[in-house]
Amino acid sequence: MVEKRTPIQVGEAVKKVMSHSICGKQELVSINESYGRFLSEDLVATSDVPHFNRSPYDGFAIRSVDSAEASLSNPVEFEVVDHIGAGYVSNKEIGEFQAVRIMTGAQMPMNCDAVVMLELAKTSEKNGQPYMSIKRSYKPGDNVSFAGEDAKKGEVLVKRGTKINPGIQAMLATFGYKEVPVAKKPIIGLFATGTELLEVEDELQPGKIRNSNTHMIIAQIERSGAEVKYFGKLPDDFELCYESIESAIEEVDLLITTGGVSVGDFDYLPQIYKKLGADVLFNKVAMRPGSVTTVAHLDGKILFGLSGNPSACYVGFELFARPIIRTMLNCPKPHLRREKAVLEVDFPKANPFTRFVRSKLTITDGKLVAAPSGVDKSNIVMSLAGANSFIILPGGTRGYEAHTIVDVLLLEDHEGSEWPW
Ligand SMILES: Nc1nc2c(c(=O)[nH]1)N[C@H]1C(S)=C(S)[C@@H](COP(=O)(O)OP(=O)(O)OC[C@H]3O[C@@H](n4cnc5c(N)ncnc54)[C@H](O)[C@@H]3O)O[C@H]1N2
Ligand code: MOO
Ligand SMILES: [Mg+2]
Repeated sequence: MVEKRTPIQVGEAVKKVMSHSICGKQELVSINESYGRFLSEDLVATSDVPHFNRSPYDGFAIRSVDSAEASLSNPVEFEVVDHIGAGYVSNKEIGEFQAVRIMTGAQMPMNCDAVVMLELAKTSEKNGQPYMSIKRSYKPGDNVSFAGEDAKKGEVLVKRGTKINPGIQAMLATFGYKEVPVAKKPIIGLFATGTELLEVEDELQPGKIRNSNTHMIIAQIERSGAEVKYFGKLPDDFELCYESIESAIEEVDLLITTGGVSVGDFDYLPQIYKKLGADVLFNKVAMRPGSVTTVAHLDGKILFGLSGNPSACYVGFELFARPIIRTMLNCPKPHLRREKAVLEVDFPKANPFTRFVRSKLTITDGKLVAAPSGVDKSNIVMSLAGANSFIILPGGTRGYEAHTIVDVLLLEDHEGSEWPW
């Protein structure tokens, strides 16, 4: 008699997995390698930015008080006593009706508190000495970029757990982080099981298929921020699978297998978990695809038995493995981001279980609109290519009509959700 499995709700399954979430480690990496990594500490301003008052224009630095009487009918003339570009500091003491020719980014000379743009000054020369005149007055601070206007020393600018983007790279450089504290990438072990599997380069043979799950999951692991340790594919052979899995667990933080988790005669994962003495958290989830997703816990490590069916495998990874990985990367919102969208087309299929429809989400007239990205069956590969989201269709219905407001989970987003269920 085939074992009868009791399905649990998706949210409950995710909660069970998350209750075993593992604490991540951190490391220092060179700023040149930090793009796309996750900060393991808050990013704090180590100085004011800029740390000196500077000119935001090419022009003349003046004492604004000297410009008080300047007008169209009464130009005021300044003697230009110094000339500096960015990176230079004038050590001249600027007196009444004196100015410094200054370029964008250069430190404001002592006593000067305003900058006249080059275009608004009329230059001249008397006996080899440069002069300039202006026809309007300036207030203290006009055209000055003040110390600390960009950031104040001690300010928390970016929170721990944020993915480093190009702007954060600029900040890190600004504050002198040659080495950046980031979360260590968890090592995710991966096996693909199935006697039917061929390598990518193999010719097709009767009854055999190319192993697509491995390459899909490797990309999903990388998208989640972790590192993959791929152990290869295994035929459906109990002893070989058991030994390979048992020894691989030692080398990784989490272990993913694809295939062999259902009730088939050659689906050995359930027996392998038993022999390993792993605590099976669940082996049936009230969802489609991925109902057979099985997750077990063994000595502080989590074993993800993802379905062999490609779409089920894909969904299982995103719902159950990704949040653990993001937690190890310190993300405060480790789950897929959930939003509301308009269902673009009818979805007539009845839903006994909650369905995660691989979908294409677009912004149309300022609204999120979602449509299936292809055929909605768990053995389908092609619908995955265009998927940037899952439409969540709760179970127990006869289908959904176009224009219904539905929940969607975003696959390419960096924000995430604290808890979307
Ligand atoms: N009697 C029952 N049969 C099945 C049930 C059930 O409840 N009762 N569940 C079905 C569901 S739902 C799914 S999903 C699949 C899950 O099967 P497994 O996870 O055990 O996976 P396999 O049997 O190994 O393979 C399923 C399918 O996927 C193909 N596959 C496997 N690995 C790969 C790979 N790396 N790349 C591409 N495709 C792969 C494999 O050839 C099979 O076609 O079970 C149903 N059956
Ligand atoms: O696990 Mo199966 O994908 O529910 O179709
Ligand atoms: Mg099977």
